[in-house]
Amino acid sequence: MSKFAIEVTGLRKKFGNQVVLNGIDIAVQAGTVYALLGPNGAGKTTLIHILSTLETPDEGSVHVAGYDVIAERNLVKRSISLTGQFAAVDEMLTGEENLRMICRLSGLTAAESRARTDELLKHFDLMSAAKKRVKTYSGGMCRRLDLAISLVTIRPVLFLDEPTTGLDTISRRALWEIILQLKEQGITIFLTTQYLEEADQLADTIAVIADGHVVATGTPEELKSRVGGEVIELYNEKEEMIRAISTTGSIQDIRQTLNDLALQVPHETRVSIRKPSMDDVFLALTTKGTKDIKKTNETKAMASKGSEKAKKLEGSLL
Ligand SMILES: Nc1ncnc2c1ncn2[C@@H]1O[C@H](COP(=O)(O)OP(=O)(O)OP(=O)(O)O)[C@@H](O)[C@H]1O
Repeated sequence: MSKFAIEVTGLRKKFGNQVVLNGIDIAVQAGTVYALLGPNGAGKTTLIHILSTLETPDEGSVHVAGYDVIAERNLVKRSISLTGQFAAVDEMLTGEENLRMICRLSGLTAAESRARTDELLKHFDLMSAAKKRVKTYSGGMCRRLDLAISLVTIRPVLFLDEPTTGLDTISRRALWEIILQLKEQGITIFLTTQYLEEADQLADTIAVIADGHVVATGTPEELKSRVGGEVIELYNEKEEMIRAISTTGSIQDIRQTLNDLALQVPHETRVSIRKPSMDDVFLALTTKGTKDIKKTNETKAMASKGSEKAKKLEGSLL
């Protein structure tokens, strides 16, 4: 495989008259985790479906593991694993039976299937639930089994479409551990997520798509530094955040902002100053966010004049 496990140039896709992907360029280095972020309906699943040969592109060049997704579809299919948004498990079978079935369907002998099933059950912490029907599993167990199934045969590229949606924090973190272990084994992981912290924690590179285009690409740190500055957060007596205001980060700007706020908020209000988070990045880069950030700046300008309208606008940002 070349340096890039996934290479996409000029990808366009529309459904009827709706243009979903309008010239996407992506290059994913082999052995890294690449996270795709975007608002609902931005085309994340469509892109994963094209990369995994479930949909065909209208225009552009798409290579996965060095193979063309149209001309060399079967070679691509043999190079990838995919875990979709909905668990692809048979709920009436046990976890062990599900895994054995997929092992056999993948061409392993009965003995090899037993061994691989045991290995995966152990690795995904499902030994104690192995003989229970999947319909009794929790969401986290189901996701782990789903991931185990997609890893029956180790393939160089793994696609995960919202792997942790709906999981509680502990299950989510357990899955992050597994994903990082897979990366250590040299597998390239391409994932979509709605959780910005997930992208922040896992990804070597993040791409944000909006309106059919990649609007930003970079490491989590690069994207955060692009938003720049510092965010001032105000907390009330109950430790609830009541306002978040972006600043340039300069002493003058922070002092001016705090002076203005001191005139507006109760004296017991507490202040915290932090670096921008992935949430701030996401808001700044997507259409809705651009307006919000603009609103923040307008708000600050008005707030310095003590305007009532400014106070209302600031409130609406939370
Ligand atoms: N097979 C299809 N036929 C027609 N329209 C489709 C099809 N698949 C997706 N779409 C439309 O394409 C757009 C992008 O959908 P997609 O599922 O790729 O977005 P997404 O970014 O994954 O969204 P979400 O975050 O909500 O999962 C949506 O408007 C969707 O309705």
